Amino acid sequence: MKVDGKHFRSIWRERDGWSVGAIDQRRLPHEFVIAKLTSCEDAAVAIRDMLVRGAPLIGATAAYGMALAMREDASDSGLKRAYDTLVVARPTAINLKWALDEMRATLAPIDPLERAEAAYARADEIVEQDVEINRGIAGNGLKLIETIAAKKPGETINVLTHCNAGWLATVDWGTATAPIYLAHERGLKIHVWVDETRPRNQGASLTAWELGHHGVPHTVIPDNTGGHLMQHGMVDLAIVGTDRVAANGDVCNKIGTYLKALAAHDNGVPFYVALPSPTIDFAVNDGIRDIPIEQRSGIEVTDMTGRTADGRVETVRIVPEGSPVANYAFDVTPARLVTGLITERGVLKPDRASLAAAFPERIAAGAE
Ligand SMILES: CSC[C@H]1O[C@H](OP(=O)(O)O)[C@H](O)[C@@H]1O
Repeated sequence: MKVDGKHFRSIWRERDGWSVGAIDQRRLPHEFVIAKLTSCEDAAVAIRDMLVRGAPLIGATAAYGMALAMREDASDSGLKRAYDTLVVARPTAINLKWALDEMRATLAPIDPLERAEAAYARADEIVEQDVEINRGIAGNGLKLIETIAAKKPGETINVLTHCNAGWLATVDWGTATAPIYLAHERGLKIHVWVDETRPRNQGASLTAWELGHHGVPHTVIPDNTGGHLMQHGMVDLAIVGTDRVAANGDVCNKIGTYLKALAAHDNGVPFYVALPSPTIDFAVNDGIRDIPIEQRSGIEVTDMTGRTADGRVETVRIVPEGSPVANYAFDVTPARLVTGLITERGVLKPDRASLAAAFPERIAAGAE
């Protein structure tokens, strides 16, 4: 989407035809820095250290990581080494394994001499597919926003979102933000309540940054505010992203999503989850029991980074030395709290039958 009027994607193949450019999301919102990935290891570290993050973007980065790997060593052992290096970079977003399985299915059967070119071609396809899918999510989500707008003509539609499921979490458009961007571009009066999303503050640092640069009205709120807003009729609907949807419709997303879903359910606020079909995992039948929840370094809880009054970017400690911390990066919202799943093929009920009917091809993948 736009950054100071110029269109950007979150990741791209550079003009040299082989290296990969990506926005270093660890530096936002204070610095706009472009990173250059030139090896499979660079791609793995970028995912692990969250230079890039967001389920679809993690998948796209892994796809280019495989292409970078094939430049280095296109042998069968090189292919296996690249897959094994990338697949463990982060455990929760299923898009990582989905992308790597897609790349391996393309590369394993062909001559190693052809693998590098084929890898870049398939990675480019995955990138373009993500953009097209998100455009589909935008259109299907827009219908929900328009339905609400028709009931309150002339008034602003207030959407709450958690973490960053914006264009920075994908290649472009985002998932949860895709309907928001489209509604804004169609002239609907829309405003976004942006959960700051502790501890990494993807909402405050990334969602607010991208909405602001695209001109979408928004307000950053502490994570604990959403329930109050919902109690007072200040939220028309919630739209969040997801890192993995189980076959039973359970939704894994950034920590804190479950609490927002509970507040929405208690106040009759529609709670939607936007996702591209690669995020569906038919191999998991019970999300709460079986989706692996990443635990990240406690430093993300004890320390905060920001800009000082004189413009320096500094990191400070906010937790007493010696106080233990826990940093669960995701939680799982049970399907019963989800109003609907906004996908590229329509808005679905959060259940196996609806997911299977819309995406039969994902069932086969889940059975592998
Ligand atoms: C469109 S997927 C976005 C999803 O990914 C985020 O996690 P992280 O920033 O740790 O990669 C968060 O769960 C978002 O909802």
